[in-house]
Amino acid sequence: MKIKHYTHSDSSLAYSVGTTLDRFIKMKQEEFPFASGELSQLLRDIALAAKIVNRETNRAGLANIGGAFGQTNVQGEEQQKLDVIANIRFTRALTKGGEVCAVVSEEDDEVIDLQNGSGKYVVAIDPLDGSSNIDVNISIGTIFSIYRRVTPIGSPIQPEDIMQPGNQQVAAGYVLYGSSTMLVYTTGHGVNGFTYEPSLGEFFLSHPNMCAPEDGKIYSVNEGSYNLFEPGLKAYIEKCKSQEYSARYIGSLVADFHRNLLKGGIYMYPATAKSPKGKLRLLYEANALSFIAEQAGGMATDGHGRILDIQPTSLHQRTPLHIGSKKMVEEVGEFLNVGKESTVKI
Ligand SMILES: O=P(O)(O)OC[C@H]1O[C@](O)(COP(=O)(O)O)[C@@H](O)[C@@H]1O
Ligand SMILES: [Mg+2]
Ligand SMILES: [Mg+2]
Repeated sequence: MKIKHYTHSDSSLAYSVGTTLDRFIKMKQEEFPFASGELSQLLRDIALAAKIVNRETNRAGLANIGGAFGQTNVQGEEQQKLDVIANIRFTRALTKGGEVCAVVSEEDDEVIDLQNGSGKYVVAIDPLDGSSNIDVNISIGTIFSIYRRVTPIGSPIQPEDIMQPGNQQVAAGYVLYGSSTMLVYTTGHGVNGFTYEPSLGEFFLSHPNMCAPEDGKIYSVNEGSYNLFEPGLKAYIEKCKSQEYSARYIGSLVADFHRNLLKGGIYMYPATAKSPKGKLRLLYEANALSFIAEQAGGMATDGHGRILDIQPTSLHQRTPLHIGSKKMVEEVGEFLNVGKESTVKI
C-alpha cells in the first residue's frame, strides 16, 4: 500500500491565504516564546464581537436595527441604534473575555472600568465608524487600539493606563463591514487582512503582509469644507486636481482608509478655521489606523508631526489626520508647513 507523505513542516503554509484567523493567531503566538496567550485571546474576543456586529449591520435596513437611537453621545453626535448595539456587543465581548481591565469607547463619556483584577490590557474602540452611512447601506467599520496597562495588575486603573501615546500600542486594527467583511490588524509585526466567510462563521487570511503603495493617485477629503481649509491644503488639493488624481470620499474613515491602503492614496481630515483640531478622535480612530499605516509602510501625521507621538490629554480629544501613502503624506506636510499659495493655474 503506497502512502503519500504530506510535508507540514513548511511554516509558510501556516500563513498562506485561506488560513483561519484562529490558526494564524496561534502560529504567530508560537513565534514569541514568552507570549502568555492573553493578547491572542483578546484578538479572538474582538473577532467574535465583529461577527455578531456583522450580522447586525447586514440587517441595518430593518426598523429595529437602523435609524437614530434618540440620544447624543459625549461628542454631541446623535447616536444611531447600531452605534449603541455595536458598543454593547464589543464591551460585552471584552468583559467576558477576561483579558481587559478598562475600555475607552466613542460612545461612553467616561472610561469603562471592567473591575477585572487580572486584566492586563486597555482597549480604545470606535464601535461603529461611519455612522452617517449606516442607513444608506454604505460600508462602515469598527476601529480598535490595544495597550498594556502600565500600573500593576489588580491595582486601581490610573490615568497613565489610559493616556498612552499611540507608539505604545501592542496591537490595533479595524473591521470593515462592506461588500465583504474584513478584519485587518497588526501587533507590530506587519499587517494582515482576513475576510469573513459567513457560511462557515470563520475569518480566513486573504491579505497577508499588506503593504501601502509608497505613492498614489487618490485623495480623500470632504471638499465641502474647502473654503475653511488653510492655503497650503488648498494648494495641495489643486495640485492633485492638476495631476488628475481621483477624488474618492466615502465618508466612512475605515472604508476610505482601507481603499487607499490597497490602492495608494491619502485620506485627510484636516484642521479647519472652524475645527482647529479637525473631527477625528486620537485614542480610538487616529492612533489605530496610524499604527496600521506605519506597519504597512505608509505614514500618518496631524499635518505637522507623527500621530503616534502625540501625548493624549483627554479621552475624546480630536486631531487633524493625514494618512496613507508615505510620499503623499510627506508632500501634504510640505504644502501645509510652507503654507504656499496655489501655484497651479486652473
Ligand atoms: O461627514 P464628514 O464631516 O466628512 O465626516 C466623516 C467622517 O466622520 C466619521 O464618520 C466619524 O466617525 P464616527 O462615525 O465613528 O463618528 C468618519 O468615519 C468619517 O470619515
Ligand atoms: Mg469613527
Ligand atoms: Mg463611531
